[in-house]
Amino acid sequence: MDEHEHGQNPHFDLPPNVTCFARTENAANSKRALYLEQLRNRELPYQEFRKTADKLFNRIADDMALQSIENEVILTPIFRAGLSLLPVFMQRITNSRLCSIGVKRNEETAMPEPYLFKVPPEVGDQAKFIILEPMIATAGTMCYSLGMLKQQGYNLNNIEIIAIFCALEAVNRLQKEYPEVHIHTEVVDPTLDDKKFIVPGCGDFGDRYFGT
Ligand SMILES: O=P(O)(O)OC[C@H]1O[C@H](OP(=O)(O)OP(=O)(O)O)[C@H](O)[C@@H]1O
Ligand SMILES: O=c1cc[nH]c(=O)[nH]1
Repeated sequence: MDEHEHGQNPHFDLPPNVTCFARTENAANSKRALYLEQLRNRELPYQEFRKTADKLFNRIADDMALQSIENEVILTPIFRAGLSLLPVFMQRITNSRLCSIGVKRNEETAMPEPYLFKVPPEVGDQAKFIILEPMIATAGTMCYSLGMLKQQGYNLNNIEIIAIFCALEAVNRLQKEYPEVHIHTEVVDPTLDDKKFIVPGCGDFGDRYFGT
């Protein structure tokens, strides 16, 4: 049986700024790993995909020490797929505020095409940005987003990413270009296909979650 069916990774090394749940001891027989594997099933209808993704997000939030974050939190979903994670995290961090980043990946070239960037007013120096983005494939979208935050003068050390599926290529690129930024992901998959989709991945997360 393929290793991915158990939510495990092949044994490539990961950069130090990545925490990958599938590689932790807790992954064995965990609900998180089970939900992740269910999301890989392309036959799952969108209602089930959404339900399963929401259960996974709740488990992730349960396992993070969100209540103990002392800094102001700016939740930063990357539209559109990142919006799927927003309700769970907003419910848990009730005084968080929203930074909106809109980027559409060009379907032919896979290059990021930004259309929205809006930070709330008067963000303090110590504010923690939590970027919500289920899929990091080439990392083009993420590098654009981090570049915008850096350009606005925000401290990269105060930025964390919550992802679900990352490609190895993406985490290596992020380590090179933004080593200060920590990535929490459920899994790191080994490759991209010729359309720059994560393999094995789960297909188009946004389309599957929103039923489009
Ligand atoms: O790492 P990258 O190669 O940049 O790819 C990842 C991006 O692609 C997807 O978004 P997409 O633009 O397809 O839009 P969606 O969120 O509306 O589905 C995904 O949600 C990421 O934002
Ligand atoms: O595999 C991928 C790559 C980009 N966006 C997705 O939704 N899935």
